Order: sequence, then C-alpha cells, then structure tokens
Amino acid sequence: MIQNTEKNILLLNQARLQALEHADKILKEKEALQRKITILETRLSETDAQLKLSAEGNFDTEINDSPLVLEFDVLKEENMLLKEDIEFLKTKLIEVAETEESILKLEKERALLDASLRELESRFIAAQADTLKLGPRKYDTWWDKVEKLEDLLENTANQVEHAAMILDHNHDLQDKLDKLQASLRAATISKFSCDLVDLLQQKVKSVEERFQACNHEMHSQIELYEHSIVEFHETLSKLIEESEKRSLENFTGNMPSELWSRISLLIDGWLLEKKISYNDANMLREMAWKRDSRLREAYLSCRGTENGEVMDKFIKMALPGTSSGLHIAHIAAEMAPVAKVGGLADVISGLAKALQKKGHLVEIILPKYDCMQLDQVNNLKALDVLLQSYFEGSMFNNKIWTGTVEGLPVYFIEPQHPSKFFWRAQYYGEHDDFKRFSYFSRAALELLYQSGKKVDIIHCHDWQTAFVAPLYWDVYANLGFNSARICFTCHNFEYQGTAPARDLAWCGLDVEHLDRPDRMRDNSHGRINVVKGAIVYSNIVTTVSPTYALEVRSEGGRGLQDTLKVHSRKFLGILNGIDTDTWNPSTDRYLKVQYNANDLQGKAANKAALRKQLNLASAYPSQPLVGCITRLVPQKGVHLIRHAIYKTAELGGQFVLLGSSPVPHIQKEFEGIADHFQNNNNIRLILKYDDALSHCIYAASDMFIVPSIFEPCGLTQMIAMRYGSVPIVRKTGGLNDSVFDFDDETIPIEVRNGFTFVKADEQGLSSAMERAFNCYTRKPEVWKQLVQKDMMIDFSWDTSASQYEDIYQRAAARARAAA
Ligand SMILES: Nc1ncnc2c1ncn2[C@@H]1O[C@H](COP(=O)(O)OP(=O)(O)O)[C@@H](O)[C@H]1O
Repeated sequence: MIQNTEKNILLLNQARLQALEHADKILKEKEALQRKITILETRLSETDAQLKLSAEGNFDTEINDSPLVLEFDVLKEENMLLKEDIEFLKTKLIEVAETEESILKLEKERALLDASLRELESRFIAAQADTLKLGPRKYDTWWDKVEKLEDLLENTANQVEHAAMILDHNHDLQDKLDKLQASLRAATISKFSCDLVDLLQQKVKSVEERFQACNHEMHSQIELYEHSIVEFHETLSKLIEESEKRSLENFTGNMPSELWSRISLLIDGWLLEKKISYNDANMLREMAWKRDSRLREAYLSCRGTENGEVMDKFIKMALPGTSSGLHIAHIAAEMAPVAKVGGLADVISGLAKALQKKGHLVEIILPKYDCMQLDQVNNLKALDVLLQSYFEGSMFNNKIWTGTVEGLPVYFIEPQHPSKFFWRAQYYGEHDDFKRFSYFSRAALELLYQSGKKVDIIHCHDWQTAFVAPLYWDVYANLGFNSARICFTCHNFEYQGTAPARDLAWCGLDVEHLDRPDRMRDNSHGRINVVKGAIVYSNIVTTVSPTYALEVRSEGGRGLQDTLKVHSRKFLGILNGIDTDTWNPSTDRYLKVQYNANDLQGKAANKAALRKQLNLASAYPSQPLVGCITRLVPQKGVHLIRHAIYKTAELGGQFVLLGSSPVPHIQKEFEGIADHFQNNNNIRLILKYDDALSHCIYAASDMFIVPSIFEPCGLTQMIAMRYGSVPIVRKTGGLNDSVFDFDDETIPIEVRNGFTFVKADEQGLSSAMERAFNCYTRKPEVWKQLVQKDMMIDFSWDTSASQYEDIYQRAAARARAAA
C-alpha cells in the first residue's frame, strides 16, 4: 500500500515537473507573441500614416470621388478592424497569462496534496508501528485529515474546471482568428498595401499557430492533472479501506478494555437518559461484561453513525444470560493519572485494571475536579441528563460526565451546588472538605441507584468516601438497592475524617442513630468519625499491607485500634501492587533511554541525562546517585530525609529530592535547604509535584531513600526497584513487607533486595546508607546483580488483585445466599 502511494507521489512529481516546463514554454511563447504584436502595431500605424498622406495628396489633386479614394476608405476601415482584432488578441494574451496563473495554482494545490499524502503515509506507518497507542481519538484526527484531503481534491477539481473554461475561451479566440483571417483574405483583393496585408496575414497565422500550440499544451496539462487526480482518489480510497480494516483489527485485537469500557458507558448513559429500559440495560451490560463478540461487531459496524443506530442494533441483540464475574464499583477521591495526589490514585487505577483483566466489570466514580488532568480521559462527554441528589434538606442537580481512563469506564460527578464543591483548584485542603466529600459520597450512591445496576461490590476508599458505607445500609438498602456488599479500604489511618456529629445530617445520615460509641462516635472525643463508621458498616475492611494491618491494631490505629479489634474478622491487610504498565523502564516514554535488567547501559544514560538536566556534576559516572520522591509530611520522616541529604554529601554521593509539602513550615524548611545547596553540584531539591520528572529520577538513581516513620504500604520503594534503584528504607508497614535487608542472614538470600533500618533515628539511617555505599563502591559486580534482581521482582497487581477477588467473591456469595 505504502509502496503504491510512493509510486503515485513519484508520478505526481513527474507531472508537476512537466507542468513547470510547459508553463515556462508558454511564458516564452507569450513574450514572443507580445513582441510580434508590438511590431504589427508599429507597422499598422505606419500604414495608417501612409494612407493619410495618400488621402491628403488626393484632396490636393481634387480626385475625391475617384474609385481610388473609395478603395482607400475600405482599406482604412479594414485597418481599423485589424487594430480592433489586435486589441482583442492582446486581451486573449492576458487570458493566456491567467491560464498560466491557474496552472501555477494547480501546481500549488498539487504540492499540498503531496504533503498531505506524505503525512497520511507517515500516520499510516505510525499506526502500524504503534497500534496500542492508536486510540479512537487518533482515528478521529485521521478521519479529519482524510476529510481535509478530500476538500483539497475538490478544490483541485474546481481548478481543473476553471482551466477547462479558459480552454473554451481559447476556442472563441480561435473563431475570432478565423474571422480575422477571412477579412485579411478580403484585403488581399485590394491593390493597395498588398505587402502589408501579406505580412499581417503571416503574423496572424503565426499567432494562430501559437494559440493552437497553447491550446494543445493546456489540454495535455489538464489531462495529466485529471489522470493524477483519478489516481490519487484511487490511492486514497485504498488507504481509507486499509486503515478501516486496521482500526477494526486494533479494536478487536489490542484495545479490548477501551472498547468495552466505551460500550458499557454508552449503555449506562442510555439508561440514565431513559432511552432504554432497565431490563435491556441489564442484558446489554451482561453482554458487554462477557465481552460478547456480537456487541463488539455491532458497535464497530456503527462507528461514525448516530448513537440511536447503535442503540437500536444493541437492543435487537439483547439476550438474557448470566456471568460468573463480579460487578465492582470503586468510589474514590483520586485516580491516576487523572486526579493524583499520592499512592491512593495509583491503587485505584492499578487494582481496577487488574480486576478488569480478570474478567470483572469494574467502574470508577470520581468527583469532577476543575484541576484534574482531563487530557488523560478518552471520549469525555456529559450525559444528557441531570442527576438529582440530596444534600442539607434539598435536592441538587449533578452533571454526569463519562469517559475512559486507561481503558476503564469512569463517571465524573459535577455538582451544580452553589458552593462549587470541586471548583477549588486543588483536591484537598479546603475548609469544607467534610461537606464536599459527604456530598460526593451521596451523589455517587445515587448514581448507582438511579442507573438500576445490580452491583456486587461497592469499594470505597479513605475517609473521603467512607460515608458510602453507612449511607448504603441506612438509606439505600431501605430503598431496595441492596444487592451489593461494601468493601472499605483505609489507605492511611492518620486521616479519619472527624466532625461535629450534626454535620453527618448534611448527606442524609441519621445523627441520632449513628452518634453512638458502637457506630460512628469517635473513640476519644465527642465528634463523629467517618473512618470508624466505614469500619462498622462495611462488609469487608482492608488496609494496604499485612504489617500495617498489624500495626493499626495497636498504636498505629490512631484511636481506632479497639474498633478494629471488634471488627477483626472482616479486617485484613493486602499489600498494594504497582501498575507495571505505567512503571516500566523498557517502555517508559518519559525516559531518555528505555532499558531493562539485561541492558543497564540505558540506566547509565538516564543518569547522565538527569545530571545534565539538573546541572549536577557529571565527571564521575560511577558516583552514586540517591533519589527520594515523596510528599514532605511528618509521616515520611522529614528529619531523616534532611539527614540523608547531608549524609550523602558526606559519603561523596549525589542526592536528588522531588517533593512538596502541604505543611507550610516543612515546605519553608526545605526551601531553605534547597537554597543552601543551590551552588553545590551534587545536591538538588525540586520542591514541586512533577510526574514526568519522577520517572526520570527513578531511572537515574542508584539508591532510593524511604525513611518513613510509618508507611501503610508505600509505592515508591517498589517503583524504585522496578527501575533498578536499590531501596534504603525503615522497617515499617508495607516497607517491611516489600524490602528485605541485603545483609540479613536470617532471610533467604534470593529475597534480599535492599537495605533496612529499624529505629527512626539518624544513626539507623546512616548505618544503612553506609552499608549501601560500601557495597556500591567496593563490590560493583555484586551491586549489579542486586540491581538486576530488584528489577525482576514481580510487583504487579496480579497477586494482590487475586486476594481482593477472593474476598469480594466470598462477600458476594454470602449476599446471594442471604437473598
Ligand atoms: N513530588 C512528586 N512528584 C511526582 N510524583 C510524586 C511526588 N510525590 C509523590 N509522588 C508519587 O506519589 C506516589 C506516592 O505513593 P506512596 O508511596 O504510597 O505515598 P503516599 O500515598 O503516602 O503519598 C508515587 O507514585 C510517587 O511517585
């Protein structure tokens, strides 16, 4: 196909060159004609003068009425006619010039076509090379391009039509010339000025020949262009056909998640917009969920047609059926990469993707923040319906947006509330966070309720969506929406969402009923505590690592340890995974050079690139580089991070910190440290959030510091290992479950992957850093093996998602049994 296109481009180029040559010739011919006409004019004026003279002589001899005088008059008239004809010829010459201009225009259009064709060709090659990345949006752009090309072709066709009109004019001109010739023939009868007429006749003949030649050129040009255009159309149609075939293959082969997510969002949208019945929606969802190929084919065959047509086709094929998969809805305040503050965002997309891969129907409901990365959402659109939800005694409208993120179907709720809850230019940290998120929790449940879904699991996360558990059982189950079981994951017990008890009423919860020590009243003061409410009201409660699950049963529980003990049968810790598609050094588009465990040259290249980017010393490639990427909050051990900076300098290494703090005095303190080191070419502090830079630091660093005071799970140590950066961590929470000390002989050697310390003090950290530096500088081969081993550890969501799947299945089975 591409070769054909190239051939056609070559042909078009040849035609263009020929056209240029012809245009040149025509121009020269025109100039010659112009010169001859000037001579002709001079001759004519001479003849005029002679005639005048003769006439005057005749007056003198008073022979006015003689036949000679009459002949003079005729000749004079003929001359006048000739003059007029020459004028006419001049006009026609101007028209010829215009024709040339048209040829030039055609030429330009054709060059544009060439360029478009080449662009089309490169897009086509790109499509072949990177089908995974070729989302439907790109096809849209491609179609736009094809449409533009077709417009261009239409313009060219118009130009050709115009040229044909000019040809018609040339024919008229030919007629005129014929007439001119006839009148000249008549003039030859005259006895006078025979020579002149002969000359004129010759000139006119030559003009006529030139015009004929010109006509001929024009004809062949137009034919050539018409031929090129036909060929171009053929090529274009073939390309379109081929591309459609490929897009179909891509959809069916490489992008099933995206496709199925779109289909399920379509179905839900139709139901909410009341265009289809609950039964139809349920049947279609079931089919989408089972990835029924008939639905896929119907959807693909209707691409580009009206939504109504897709709907009709779908409804016709709706058949009842059952599925062994689960319908899971995550309600959360973050999701990577659209709305990310920390690890919660990574967990939502990573876990949801893994569950989707296992054959479950997974949906996510998020607030529609004004500051979110909407460019990461595919096919974002608002539903043609306003969802009403309750808040503070009134009903409020919510605009519902749908779109897919990383192939997952996502709902975004945009409240039409005067307080503009999610128009604050930040995710958290507002004075009315409790209000904002209790509103969102209620609206999210309302969305599930009104869409008539038979969800199996509603999974809510952290205090922001903890309201869902009591709301579901105290409000929605009473309305008959009770098929689901609630799973609550606390990603960090430091944040529990407390408020005066009366504030619970805003979202419709019964304060009197809930403000009790065994329900939502906080264990140490008179306020209510939403995380406690979720522990009490959920069917499953999890946290993000087994060690943290143990820790929170004592002091780590921040006052909720007793509640957790009471509900210990439904509580467990599941270690988070990382999204191994996003965090993959062999495909990471942010890296200077992609690499893998067997090619560590690439890692060295990234180190060199980061040093250059951050203006760090680069004289010694083997000088160790220590990385740290974190929120700068007390939990992360900020004093130990500060110590690590100085310790690295002392040990002769380089240090790069990427972090920002919501706590003003910590931010200020680190700004001071950054200033202090600004002229030191071994230390850099970048005090902001920067996703792209974080990828580069993981890839460039040799060691990675996580000296947390407590760490529910921690993702950075896992990401670091995947990028071949050896972690130096404090043994707490999820760090204890994922990093095993290199020198600890009580641990099997094959699982030892980093350096750990126990006491949260400078001494502990220093000693772990010294051991790491020693190994790095003195045993480079051993270090290399450690790096390679770390890179090959499986930190994917697969194992953890299976654990979630297992507890979901058991809860769903209990629900079915109860029903
Ligand atoms: N300043 C920053 N710029 C870019 N990414 C950051 C920054 N700070 C933290 N991150 C990212 O946020 C996530 C942190 O997750 P985690 O280790 O679980 O910590 P937490 O959720 O407590 O913030 C990681 O993906 C990390 O790369």
